[in-house]
Amino acid sequence: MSHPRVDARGGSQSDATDVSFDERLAFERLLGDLSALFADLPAERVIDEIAGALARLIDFLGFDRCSFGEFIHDAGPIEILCSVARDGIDPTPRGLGPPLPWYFDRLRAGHLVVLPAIPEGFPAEATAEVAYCQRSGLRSNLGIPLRIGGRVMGAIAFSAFQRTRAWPEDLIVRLKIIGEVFAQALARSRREAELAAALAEITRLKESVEAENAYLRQSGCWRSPRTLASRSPRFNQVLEELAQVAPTLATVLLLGETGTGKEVLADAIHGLSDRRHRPMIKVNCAALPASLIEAELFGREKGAYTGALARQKGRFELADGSTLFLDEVGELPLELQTKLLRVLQDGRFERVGGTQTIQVEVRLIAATNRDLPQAVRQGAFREDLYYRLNVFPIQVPALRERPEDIPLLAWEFVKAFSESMGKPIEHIDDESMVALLNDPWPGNVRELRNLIERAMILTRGPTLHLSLGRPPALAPATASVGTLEDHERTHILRVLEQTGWRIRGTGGAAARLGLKPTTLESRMKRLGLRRPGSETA
Ligand SMILES: Nc1ncnc2c1ncn2[C@@H]1O[C@H](COP(=O)(O)OP(=O)(O)OP(=O)(O)O)[C@@H](O)[C@H]1O
Repeated sequence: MSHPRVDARGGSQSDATDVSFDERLAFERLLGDLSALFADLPAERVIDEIAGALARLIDFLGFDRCSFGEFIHDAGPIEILCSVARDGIDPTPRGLGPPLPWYFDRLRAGHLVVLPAIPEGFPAEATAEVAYCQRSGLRSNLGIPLRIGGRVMGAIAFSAFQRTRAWPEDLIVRLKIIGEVFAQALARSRREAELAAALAEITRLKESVEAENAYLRQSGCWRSPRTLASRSPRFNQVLEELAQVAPTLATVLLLGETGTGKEVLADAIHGLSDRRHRPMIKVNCAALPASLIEAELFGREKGAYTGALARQKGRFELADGSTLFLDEVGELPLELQTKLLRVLQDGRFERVGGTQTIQVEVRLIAATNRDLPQAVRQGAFREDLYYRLNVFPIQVPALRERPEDIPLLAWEFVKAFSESMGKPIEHIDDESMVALLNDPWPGNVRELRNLIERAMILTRGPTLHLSLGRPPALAPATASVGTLEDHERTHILRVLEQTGWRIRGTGGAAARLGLKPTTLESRMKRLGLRRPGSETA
């Protein structure tokens, strides 16, 4: 081997080839040490250790500067990852390498660039390189391309400023080997970093799925959208509006009395949207005190308040890319209305006790039984938030405004409870059905469902007897009076139920109502009244 001799102080003595056996052995040992060091180096230490190794090499071999860089991509520039130099010489700055197109193109193409006595060896087009050497005083340089798996990933360069020097073949071979050891270590650290990033992403997804599952466990199981059937023209109009808005991302505001089925409709909207494969996240704004509802909606950082032992994602984060259902939005405290408004405007918020801004993309469905315009007038609800929510309002009718659906819903609940309780019911007695049709239902569908459940528990035989337990005429104070047509529909329906939907003949509905059967039929058609189970009136 014929590398330059190096004295104990690290100075280059000559380009001579008469190197002692001990020196050669010492160099081989240095290369062996470096190879061993890089064999299983933790990823985060690779660059620092390469810098340390370059310092040892320039000391040992008497160069003035040594730099290691990586091509950003196949055709891209080189990025200097580390560079060390003797005192008085500037290391090559980290970051993008100097603009030396001829030099770096040769390296990127996999060619060695051996320049023992600059400016000798530069072709005519290497003007930038010649100027660079004049400026910096570079006298001699060796550039070695470094390959990993056949691809040139970077280069290592050794430079001399104090004097020109030879680059013997066997020295180049050894420097190339050590350069490739560095390159391998770097590639491995990159793979480890990619793996760590992939693992972090898997952990993030896992946490998010776990949070979703925890939410679903806690909120009861995910209900698939039920088929909503109705005989009521009013409710069918609602279903039509719902089908129109569901596939859009528009905010929907469901308005209606308690128990009218707003949550059921929110489920249906989500179920008809492209987001149905993700769970719809729900929050009841009236269920928690203001201090907790903020953390529930927006999440909290660990230690945000006493008892916040761990970081927790809020419902907005859980609903990212899906739908959030804000039930009883009219009860949201004023201070949180401002924060909600900001999320609706630009999708941004901070967790409680946090400073990092979180960005989400959430489709919102809100519901309330409160008169929001009145709440705005009273200063209890922000006007700007009301307009943000009121993009697509749907007024859900009270049950007494859709009496045609009372038998339908009653039978739906009977069937469901029959199955779960194992009690087959074949009839609902006539009196009970009439009572159902006459009731004002202040608690709406929920009340009807509860009534049927109670009756099912008490009933023994195949016929269900219902007891409403309150005077049917006692309409709730808030109930709307209803139109003349509503009353006509309810009355005809009641008689039809009493006659088992028999229109003609003595004791038939037409006779009882004092109408001709054909008149009754056309009126039924106009009012959208059809016998349950038939498609025609
Ligand atoms: N179309 C329907 N079919 C079957 N069940 C229904 C229907 N509509 C409502 N329900 C039932 O009635 C009950 C009340 O419905 P829901 O919770 O959706 O009403 P809400 O308007 O959201 O009530 P609140 O304003 O009190 O939150 C629930 O048990 C629901 O399953």
